[in-house]
Amino acid sequence: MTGPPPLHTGDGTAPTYGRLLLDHLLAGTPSGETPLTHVAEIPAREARYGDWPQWAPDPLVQAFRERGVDRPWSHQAEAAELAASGQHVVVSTGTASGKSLAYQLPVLGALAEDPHATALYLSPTKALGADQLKAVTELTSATDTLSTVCACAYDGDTSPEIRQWARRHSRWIFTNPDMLHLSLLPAHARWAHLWRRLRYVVVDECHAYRGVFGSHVALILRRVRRVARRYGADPVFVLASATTAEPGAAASRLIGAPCREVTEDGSPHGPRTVAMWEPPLLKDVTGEHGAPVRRAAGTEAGRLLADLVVEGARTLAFVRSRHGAELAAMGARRLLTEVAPDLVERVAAYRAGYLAEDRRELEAALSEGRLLGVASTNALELGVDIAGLDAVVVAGFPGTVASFWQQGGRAGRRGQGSLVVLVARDDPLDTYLVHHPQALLDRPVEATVTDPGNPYVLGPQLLCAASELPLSEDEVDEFGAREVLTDLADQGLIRRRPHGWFVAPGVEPHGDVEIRGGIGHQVAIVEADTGRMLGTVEAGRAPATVHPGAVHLHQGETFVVDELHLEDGIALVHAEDPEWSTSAREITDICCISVDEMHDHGAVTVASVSVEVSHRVVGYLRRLPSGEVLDQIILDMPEHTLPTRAVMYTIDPELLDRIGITAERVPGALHAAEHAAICLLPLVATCDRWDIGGVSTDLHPDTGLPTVFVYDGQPGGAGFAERGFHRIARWLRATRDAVAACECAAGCPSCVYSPKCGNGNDPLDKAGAIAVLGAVLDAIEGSEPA
Ligand SMILES: Nc1ncnc2c1ncn2[C@@H]1O[C@H](COP(=O)(O)OP(=O)(O)OP(=O)(O)O)[C@@H](O)[C@H]1O
Repeated sequence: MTGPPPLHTGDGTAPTYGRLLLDHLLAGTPSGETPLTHVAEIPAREARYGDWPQWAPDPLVQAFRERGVDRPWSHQAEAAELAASGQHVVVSTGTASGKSLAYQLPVLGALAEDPHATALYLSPTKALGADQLKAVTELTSATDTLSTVCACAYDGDTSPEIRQWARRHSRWIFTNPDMLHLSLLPAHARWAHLWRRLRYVVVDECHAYRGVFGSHVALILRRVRRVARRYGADPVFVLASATTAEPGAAASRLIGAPCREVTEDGSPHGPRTVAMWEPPLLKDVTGEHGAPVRRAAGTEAGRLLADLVVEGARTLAFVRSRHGAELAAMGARRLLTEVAPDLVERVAAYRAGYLAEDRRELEAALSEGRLLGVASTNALELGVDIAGLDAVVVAGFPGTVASFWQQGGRAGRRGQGSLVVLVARDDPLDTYLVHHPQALLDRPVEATVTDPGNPYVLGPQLLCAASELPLSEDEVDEFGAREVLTDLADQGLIRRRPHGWFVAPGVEPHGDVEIRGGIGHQVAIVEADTGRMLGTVEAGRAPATVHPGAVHLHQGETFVVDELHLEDGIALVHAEDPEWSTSAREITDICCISVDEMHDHGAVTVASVSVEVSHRVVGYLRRLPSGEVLDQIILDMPEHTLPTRAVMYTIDPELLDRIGITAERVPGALHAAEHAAICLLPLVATCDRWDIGGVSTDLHPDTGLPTVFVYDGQPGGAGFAERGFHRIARWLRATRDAVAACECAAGCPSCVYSPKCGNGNDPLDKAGAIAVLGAVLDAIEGSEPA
């Protein structure tokens, strides 16, 4: 073992508590293993305060004081003042930095000042909305002037009686984009009291609105502004976001109006030690084509959890799946049985769905110290109020830098030192991050990507808007929907009348728009025994994700698909938790429809293109958690076509020849470069690798050249590929570095193997990929420095 990196301390004298915990983990590491790739110390930060605004009613200030808030932190005061002056504002600061107060203050101030004023609160999950409602109700019931606020939840679980009561009496409705879309907007006349005096719209955790879901929400918020306007109101939007790059620009895109940003975090935190951890390669296990595999991140997290619990550190481990969370907790308990049997009962897995009671019990058990260690799925990520932890283990990069900090930010009781460990999964992006920690630690968090102009989102949303209130010509332009409107009119769905655009009789668009499920025809996933509907998947993705035999994860629970009926839009499943996961094998073809933007770099061309991707699923692989492939099963599924957007590059064959990539190596080199690029795209666009796909070929019929495409997996595109096009140099440089840094000889899941490869990871040429990516970068950077 090479020994830990040099000791850093928070104050220059004694090691911080986080560093002591890390040293303890290193001491428990089996000899011969060197998992620690980097350690960073984030120094403590002192609190910076603002003043209570002049306009804040005394009883409200008093209520905050009674809850331990003597003075607002600077960012809270700044955001509240901006909102109260009528400006839309987004507050984008760290986990547990008191973003709630930043919106509670102006909203409750306005509701106290005007007894008829109303407000809306939106959250991406019901659980978060319930927590926030509870906090607001505590404040209003402690303040006489706010007793008429009657804050109330309005979501799928609200009973008809409460709904009726809420419509009449509540001045602050806590809801979500789904209910806005399906109920408050289409039935706006029944909510006239809310719309008429709507002063504020709070959009909590707004970074969660990304990709196609984000595009839907962006258009729903435009519909909100439009309906409010019709009732004479012009609400101010207050948005809360995890730290992201350009939060003001993202928030402005989301609400469709200029939005100020507040990013200087005035809340205090103790010194934090952040460690990057890479589990070792396993000696006796190999994966596809005999490639080496690493110890699973969940298993490693279990060991770290046990070690931290032995030290008395309150620890939360985030694991990607429920199965993984259970394995991690079980692993920790097994280790504790040997070394500290009295601690076994103080480690648990968090396995429930999203029930508020379960979360509260867990919060209480952890904060009271009854539990010392919990392994949880990401279900706990959003909004849970556990801030008193000593250590957080993040098993597998959670997909975005924002999520990583949201999870890691849970560590640190006010003022005390804490430890955050990122355990890499066997995957190129994780491998890259633990070897290039500056990409995670020093870079601003990625910007949230939404594309409200996607015609597949805009069309149905425009119909919804028109059915709520006829559209004026100005509004059509405001939505940027001239072209889409013409299409809808051609299809007879919308008609021009003297007073604007009206939907055709009989058109009821709302129910057909799946704001979370994506676009177009949906397949319902139903548990056959109970009839319980688990969710939906887009028809286009169904053959690859819910084919017979597919293992389907739903909120951490595992099911196996028995039947898929595409015409009827239904997939039948049963609860079963086999030890393997499945991944479809498919044949993919891509065809360029138009070139939207192109950069010529001599032997290399890069373009943003509209494409049509056709898929046919031909079978699937069953794979053990270790990465080992059990077998391949043949399927015969119909072909499906996806119109979408892609980023592509072509390379002159002469250049390939010059860098030593002979003709027979080209397919493997491009294929490997494509796989790795897909995994690294989340570094420049807030997407998951499952949101995107790729195709590579040594001779594409549309370009006549060796070509690599990376495309958005949603009809019409989601903005991810486009971001890749605009950041191509940074993206491909990270891709090349990730592949080059991997210690395997000829490719493995940490660099060029993909768990969802339609071609069974064949052919793949790792060295070829490094050479190709290098040549492409030289060409791009030679003619246009990044
Ligand atoms: N000015 C303040 N002074 C002292 N404590 C505060 C102040 N503002 C908020 N708090 C406390 O900080 C904690 C975190 O607040 P809150 O949950 O609003 O943070 P958040 O930024 O919304 O968290 P998340 O990142 O989970 O969304 C709460 O317990 C709250 O009472």
